[in-house]
Amino acid sequence: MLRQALPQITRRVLRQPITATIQPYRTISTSRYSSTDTETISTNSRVGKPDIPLRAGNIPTVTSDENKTSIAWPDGRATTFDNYFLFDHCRCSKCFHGQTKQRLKTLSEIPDDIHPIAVEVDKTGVHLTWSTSDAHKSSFPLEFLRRSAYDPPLASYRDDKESRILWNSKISQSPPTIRYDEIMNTEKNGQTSGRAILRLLNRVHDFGFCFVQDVPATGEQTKELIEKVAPIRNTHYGGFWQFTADLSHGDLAYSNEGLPAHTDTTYFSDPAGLQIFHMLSHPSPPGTGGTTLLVDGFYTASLLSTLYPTSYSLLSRLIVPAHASGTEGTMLRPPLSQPALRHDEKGQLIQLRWNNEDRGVLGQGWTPDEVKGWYQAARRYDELNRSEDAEYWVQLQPGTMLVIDNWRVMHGRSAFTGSRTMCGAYVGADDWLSRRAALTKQYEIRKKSILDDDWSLGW
Ligand SMILES: C[N+](C)(C)CCCC[C@H](N)C(=O)O
Ligand SMILES: O=C(O)CCC(=O)C(=O)O
Repeated sequence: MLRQALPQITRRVLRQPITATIQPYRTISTSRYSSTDTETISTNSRVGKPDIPLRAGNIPTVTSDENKTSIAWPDGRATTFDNYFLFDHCRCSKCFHGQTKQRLKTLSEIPDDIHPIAVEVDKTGVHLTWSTSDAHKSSFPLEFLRRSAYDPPLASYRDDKESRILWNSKISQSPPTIRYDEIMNTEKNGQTSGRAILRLLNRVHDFGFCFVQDVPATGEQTKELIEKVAPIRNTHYGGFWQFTADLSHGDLAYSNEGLPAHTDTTYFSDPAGLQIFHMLSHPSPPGTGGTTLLVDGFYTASLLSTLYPTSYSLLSRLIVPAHASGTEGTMLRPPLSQPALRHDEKGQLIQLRWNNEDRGVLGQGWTPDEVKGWYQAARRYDELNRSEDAEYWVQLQPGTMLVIDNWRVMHGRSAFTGSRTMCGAYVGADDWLSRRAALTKQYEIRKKSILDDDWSLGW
């Protein structure tokens, strides 16, 4: 579960590295934001009282009228569902395709005055007989009703996807790593080791990055490895790419300039989920530099929300245009710009979009105070990201592939000289998260969802 263990910040003025007392590998909530917050950001505030798991014998009391169905839970709380909602979520074979997991019933097939004519409750759930001509029957597991409650929401079930391990520069002591042969070894049935791929993806989820060691330093075998993990996403850079300082693309990555900590493809409506790098060569000497930088953007965001909640709020609210315009024939601009810090419906930080080089023209629709406030907020966040506490510098070598959650962890590099060739690929966020969820289900390595198959879908 999530623990409130934010670092004791010993200095408010961030002139010196933050002597955060945070230890790496602490599971800490990512900061929370709700659009009503103007001054302070509640971190870790949970909805309602801590959840009290249903004891087997505890059966709620259920009553219905022509509009709604109310549930009085044994722990004293009451929730209400619109009858239309319940009928719409029926999972019987007439309403829901057992194999495709898709809804069969259309909205027009739900009578406006739908309501239960009979209600039964037992430990398997709530069973309703509806006012339809065929006396349609629906059954809802009690867990589903607790988890989907919205009037009011009950303390929500935080599945393991909410827990991340925030880290600072001390991660260098033992960074998350997995070996190439673990992934490439086939299981008894000749299948690629799904368990090892799940271990890799769980580490990427938990830490925001993971190294894969002993990868043959060829583009071909790197591509083969990536494709075993998840499908490669094609972009204007191609699918699997190799790059060097030849400005073959109109982007600084194709130069020998240093690049500050950033996330990639902020100019896409859907930024790449994984950024995967593998250095193929950089003879040094004579080459110099080209060291890789990693910063946990969720760690520094949690510091920002603690030190400067107003700044956190501004970076969470004000949209920032981004673009890629340096290559002939490419004029990428997302039709809907987004804030730097984006949150899910639970107010959990879910996506960081941070790229100073690709940032467009700010301020459209902002007030003068918001322009000033955003720059103050951005400079504060930038200072946290550049702190000795946050920066993890690592010299990549041929043979070590780096998988980064591009929605969370920023990467960068120091300027370099000499001939340096990197290869890698992007993977879509939905694609790697789907792969991880499907492997989790297949191997149930992590806590199984609290609901069985038909009810744990589409949240
Ligand atoms: C990774 N590869 C070299 C192919 C492309 C790099 C793109 C860099 C771009 N400024 C961005 O942030 O998206
Ligand atoms: O060359 C590197 O090490 C990183 C380049 C980079 O930041 C990028 O491709 O986005």
